[in-house]
Amino acid sequence: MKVVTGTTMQEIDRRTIEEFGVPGLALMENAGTGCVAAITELCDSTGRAVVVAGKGNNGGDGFVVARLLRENGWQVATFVIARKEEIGGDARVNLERLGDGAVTFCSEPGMLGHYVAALREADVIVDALLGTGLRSEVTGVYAEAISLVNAAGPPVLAVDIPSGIDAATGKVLGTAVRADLTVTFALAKCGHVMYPGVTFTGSLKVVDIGIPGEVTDAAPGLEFLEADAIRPLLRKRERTSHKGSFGHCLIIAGSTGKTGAAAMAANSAVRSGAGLVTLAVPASLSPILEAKTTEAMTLPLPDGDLGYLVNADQAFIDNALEGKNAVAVGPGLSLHPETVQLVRRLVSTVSLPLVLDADGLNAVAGEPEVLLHKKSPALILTPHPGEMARLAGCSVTDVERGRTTAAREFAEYHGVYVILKGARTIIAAPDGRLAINGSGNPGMASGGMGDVLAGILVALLAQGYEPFTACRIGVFLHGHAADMVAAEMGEIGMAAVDVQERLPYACNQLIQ
Ligand SMILES: NC(=O)C1=CN([C@@H]2O[C@H](COP(=O)(O)OP(=O)(O)OC[C@H]3O[C@@H](n4cnc5c(N)ncnc54)[C@H](O)[C@@H]3O)[C@@H](O)[C@H]2O)[C@H](O)CC1
Ligand SMILES: [K+]
Repeated sequence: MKVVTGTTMQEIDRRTIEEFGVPGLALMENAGTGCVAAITELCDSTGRAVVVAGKGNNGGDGFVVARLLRENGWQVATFVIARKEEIGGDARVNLERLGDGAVTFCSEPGMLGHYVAALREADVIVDALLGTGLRSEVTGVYAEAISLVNAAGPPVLAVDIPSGIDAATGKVLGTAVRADLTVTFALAKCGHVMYPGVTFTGSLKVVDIGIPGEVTDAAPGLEFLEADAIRPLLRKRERTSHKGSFGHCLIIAGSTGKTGAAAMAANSAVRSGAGLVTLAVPASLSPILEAKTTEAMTLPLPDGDLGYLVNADQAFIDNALEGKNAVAVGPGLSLHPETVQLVRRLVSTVSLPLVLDADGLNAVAGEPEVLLHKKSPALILTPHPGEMARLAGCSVTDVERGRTTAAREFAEYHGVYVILKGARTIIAAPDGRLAINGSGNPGMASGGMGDVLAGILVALLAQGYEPFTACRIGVFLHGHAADMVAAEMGEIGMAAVDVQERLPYACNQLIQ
């Protein structure tokens, strides 16, 4: 599904009202109606509802909810965390429709605290404090209202988005409502599916409020990757297929002490459907890798018996690249200066789809402009936040503060694909396309998971998937396989090889 930022949603609103003549009041009425339908579903009979409203249109939605619930036989108490004169526009119209007597204004600190009993005795609390208009840290009476709502006990329905959650990033701005259910309008927001926002959202319901499809279709957004989004991307196999039909990928990896990374990348490529896999490793380590892999072929590269790749003659590289469809460079490579030089040379000479992972990324981080001279038509980088920070020359905090922006800006500037790993991995294409991955779990926080992903990606590229598709399938499949493992063994002690071995089952579950 497509997810959008709050700013984009407000532009959708504007276009709907100004270009398509749909009154804002109608949108607000439909928004409130959608919330009431969800409340009716949540609570099997009428009862007592408390609406806690802010001064903007999120509050306006809340007033519509209060009026409609009352018309449906509910006892409703509405508390407004603002002064009446602060409320205008469509929200004011609906405040008036509700009638003064039905509303208690609690604009000063401590005032809402006098009504804790009403909050505790409610059958449902409606959070209509802040929506996509949230602009800064929540403090003062709004923060007080949020903590009272969170402490009250009854189920909480958040209007549009839990108050305090940034619709663009999912970050908590100071404090946020923990909702059991969130009813949002027309399109889900990034903040609903990104951490920590997703844990505050509860279950999410997207309701139609009469915004024309051509407006939502035209709006810029990110693709949230779920099984239904990936299923149609996976190609079934022709009965007449043979191993040549599924490409031959080359993985350049490994150094003393890090032979496991090379093996997991190669074995994961096998498990992701590559026709042939060749693993190029430092010659002195080749016997080890011969033992750690079976289906993958190993190719010893000169290492002067050092246990890491040196800046080999181009002839060795050309020979390794011969007949291949895709290349991955990096798992366990090490950062010896000669290896770093080799990686940078590969970036500027390899004209095949190329995955740069782990030490391959760190080799480039010292000189990211080498990416501007890349030869590959499809260069995919797979940084975790620390590697992203080194590549972008900023701090991890900077990266994590705006993951989507960090990935998108780096991808567009350098003309590369960026897979920024983490809870809700971000995928950014050089042309601006963006995706957020919905699979995966904390069991993946262990060594080797990145090597598995690198093997998946290079195998998909070798099979001819276009790069953004390979990124989306690969990242989702990686997390989906890990979810299958977690379902069986839990999230503690899950090993990368467990995920590697579950890849075919995960793929099979999707392709049906
Ligand atoms: N098409 C739609 O999605 C529709 C959405 N609706 C609802 O409208 C809100 C957005 O309304 P808006 O007035 O722009 O802002 P909010 O109500 O979210 O915020 C109110 C107001 O609060 C101020 N504010 C901002 N940050 C803070 C803060 N940290 N602390 C205190 N106050 C803050 C700021 O002045 C805001 O204007 C959307 O979420 C939907 O619920 C329409 O009703 C129907 C169509
Ligand atoms: K809200």
